Amino acid sequence: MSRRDDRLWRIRASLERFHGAVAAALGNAAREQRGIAAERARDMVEVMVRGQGVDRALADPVLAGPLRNPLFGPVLAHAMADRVEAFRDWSEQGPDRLAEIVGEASPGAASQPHEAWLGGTGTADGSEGVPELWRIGDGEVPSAPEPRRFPVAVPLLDQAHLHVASAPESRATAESLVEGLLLRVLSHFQPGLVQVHVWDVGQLTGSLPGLYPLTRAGLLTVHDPARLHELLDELSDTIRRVHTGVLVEGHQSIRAVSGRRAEPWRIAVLLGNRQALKEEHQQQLQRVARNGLACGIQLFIVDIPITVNSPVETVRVAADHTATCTMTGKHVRVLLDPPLPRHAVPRACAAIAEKREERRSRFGTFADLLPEEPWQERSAAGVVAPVGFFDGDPVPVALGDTSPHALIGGPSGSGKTNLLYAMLGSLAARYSPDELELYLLDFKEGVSFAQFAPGRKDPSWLPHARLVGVNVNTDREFGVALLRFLADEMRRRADAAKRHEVTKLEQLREEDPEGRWPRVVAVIDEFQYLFGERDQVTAQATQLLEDVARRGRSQGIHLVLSSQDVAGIEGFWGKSAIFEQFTVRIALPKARRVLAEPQNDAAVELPRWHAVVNHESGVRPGNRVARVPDATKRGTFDALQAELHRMRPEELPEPILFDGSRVPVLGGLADFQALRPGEASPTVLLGQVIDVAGSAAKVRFARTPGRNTAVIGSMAEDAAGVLAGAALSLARQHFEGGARFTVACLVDDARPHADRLVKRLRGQGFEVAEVPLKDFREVPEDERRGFREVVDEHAKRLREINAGTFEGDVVPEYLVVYGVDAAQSLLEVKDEKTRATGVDSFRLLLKHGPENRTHLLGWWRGAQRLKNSLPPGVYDDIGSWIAFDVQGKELLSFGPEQVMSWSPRPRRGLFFDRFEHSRPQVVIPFDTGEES
Ligand SMILES: Nc1ncnc2c1ncn2[C@@H]1O[C@H](COP(=O)(O)OP(=O)(O)OP(=O)(O)O)[C@@H](O)[C@H]1O
Repeated sequence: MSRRDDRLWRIRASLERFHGAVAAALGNAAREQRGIAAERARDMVEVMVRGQGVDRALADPVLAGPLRNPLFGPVLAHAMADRVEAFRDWSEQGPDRLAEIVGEASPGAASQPHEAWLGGTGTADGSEGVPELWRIGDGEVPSAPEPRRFPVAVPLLDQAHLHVASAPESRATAESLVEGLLLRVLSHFQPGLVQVHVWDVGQLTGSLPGLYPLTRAGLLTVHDPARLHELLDELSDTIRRVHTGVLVEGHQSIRAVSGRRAEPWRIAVLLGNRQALKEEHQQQLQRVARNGLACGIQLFIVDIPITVNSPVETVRVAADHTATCTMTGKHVRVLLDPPLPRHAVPRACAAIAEKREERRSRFGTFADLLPEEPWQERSAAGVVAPVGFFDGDPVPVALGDTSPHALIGGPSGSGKTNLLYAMLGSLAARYSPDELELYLLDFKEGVSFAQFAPGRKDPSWLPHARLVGVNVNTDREFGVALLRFLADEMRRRADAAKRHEVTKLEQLREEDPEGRWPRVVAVIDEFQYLFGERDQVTAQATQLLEDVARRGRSQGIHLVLSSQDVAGIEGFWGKSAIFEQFTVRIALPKARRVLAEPQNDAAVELPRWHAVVNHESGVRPGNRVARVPDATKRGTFDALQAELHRMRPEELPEPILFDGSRVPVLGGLADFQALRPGEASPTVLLGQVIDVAGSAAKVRFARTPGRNTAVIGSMAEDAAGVLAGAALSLARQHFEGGARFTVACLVDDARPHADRLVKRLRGQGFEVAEVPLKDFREVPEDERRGFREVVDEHAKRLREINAGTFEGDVVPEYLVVYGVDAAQSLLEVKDEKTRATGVDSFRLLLKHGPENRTHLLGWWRGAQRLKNSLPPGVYDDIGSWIAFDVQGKELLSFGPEQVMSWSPRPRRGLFFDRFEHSRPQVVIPFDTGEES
């Protein structure tokens, strides 16, 4: 071979080797690439299979071919094994667990098949809870290896609104869903506890036709398509009313109020056409949605695009009639329950309506106002109690921080007293005496509040009553005394709150759990008397009323004022600071001005024994009409009181009773009973002042000038009551024989009184000198001992004491003189020897007596006559006085300017002690005759 050939061969060979190597390399590369491609394909299939879920992937036409390829067999097998593993827990327990949960959360009609309940009427009243979930169908997880069904239920009432979105093909299914849920709810609760409103943008009638029989019982209202705003207004009004009238005990929602549901649920079904509502409606709907759940307002919104920031359960019904809902998420397909049988729905609604009517016509009695168990409620944030019924549903009255005070009006005979009994009974049965105290004042003549205090026939009393005032009509001061007491209590509470660094009673109760801080409700019936005159009493009453009305709310002090004609009460309407606080208005038939007239004339049309209860200062949307049960006939309030009286804590004292027609008995008075012998400066009791404690009018007989007492007036009886009360109270403060009494009866009218007093004092072991005006006995002139002589003797003794020449003990001496003025001419006569008059002696006795323990208790039959006994213009020696039938202006010389406004009235005196008082007080003289 030539070298050339050889080289060629080598080149070829080498090329071949190269080609071989290249081919080998290329072959390797291709194999490698095929391998990688297959792996990549497997990965991609796995991603797709796992991404879509095994069953979707198997059904996917794109994947059908590849998945038949044996290459991907292991991928599918692996994914299926993993799926089974992943679902194991769910497959084994999930559906059963869900069924169990739904079963528990959805008792009765809330989840059972319609055969079990449709056509019957519910008995649940909310007191034993409300189903948490309401069934809509069955769910399945299509991607689960072995799809098992489980019940699907949605949260409703008080928890979430319902939003249903359908496709045009499935709208009927959506409506069936709504109808089914409505019937579950309607059939679960007592008829009346669920009310339905329907608004359909497209039609006036025709939506949810099966429900129409509910209309006649007022349980279904179909709203005009053009008037959505009216429905929304109505719902907003309800929300407001519930806030002011029901949610007063600090409850956040009606559901939190224990016992029977206080307000029905109102379900508003809004059927739309997938177009947005007008902006203003949208906004109003959002507000209703936001605040409605707490107030029992439930929205079912169908095919209306809406965003609401409150809990909403959304159910989407697809064109194939299956659904998804937010409760179960997108992976669960919901097979909605089939529609209820078409004819059964109206029949069921008719049965509900009928039962409702029956309930409505059954009249709510006083017993129906009462809770099953007394004294279970707490009053920390307020008190609330039904006073009547509307359509068989209780209508509550609430007093709390937001509705502090109530005004009740209605002409005579319209049932105010009865309403007060219903209210007080309802409250007293719910709150224990530690939670609620009552102060009850009745200005009416008659004894309508006497029932609350122990009486002769019925010794029971209302344990909550701390004060009962009856027949107060002339003693308007007692109304002022009550208001002053409340104002003081308010201040005491405010001080305690301040110490605990809080502002309200509710917080104070939290900070001071051991303290006793009941709510105080003060009722004043016929309160117009309080403002009856243009005088000092009205001025004080107005000022105190304003104080309590404005600041009572946060200290738990509530006023309930009632009157037959509130319209003309200037003291009430004259100050906005007063009447604006009376947000609770209760109008009986034909009441004037209680409600915000003329817009709100609901009281005009009101039937007998009904009332409009309004917690919004009487504006129309706040009206709730209530039929008030008879609470005064036998077996109603009296029976309740007897029961509560038996339950009362043993240590609870009886209420204080103030009876304007009763004469206070000296011996029965706590202030009298508290007197003990041995006092250096004895206290004289002159009568009973008109105050809440029933205390006595007192004067201290200290050894200081001026400590004499005058009674001014023409009536012996009034004067005798005062003088005897004074003398007997003094006697009680001395040991037997430790004081000397001189009783001078100078006018015949007073004789029996004076005799009785003398007997009484002697009976207690005291030395009593009886002195006539003149001594007519057949005795020598210089031994005669009439009033003049006694006065001269006392004057002489006092002169000697002052001169230091008196020998003997200075024993307390009390001169009780009936009709001092009758002795005036006798006293004016000059002594033939000394040229001194008895008047001088008398004035000396007044002037120097008290410091030497000699005090005068004298009755003068007129103010001028008293002046005649005293040095001209100098009246200081009469330090205290009590005047009866004397006009105020005549008393001006003896007391402050306020005496001017005094107009005398029977059996009442005006009392002033210049050492103790800045203003005079009205006093009721004692009955001392009953004393033993
Ligand atoms: N809801 C009622 N059901 C039955 N009877 C009632 C009802 N309310 C009041 N009555 C009766 O009507 C009468 C008058 O009622 P009540 O005394 O409550 O009226 P009032 O407005 O307080 O009248 P007055 O101011 O004249 O006392 C009473 O005999 C009472 O028993």
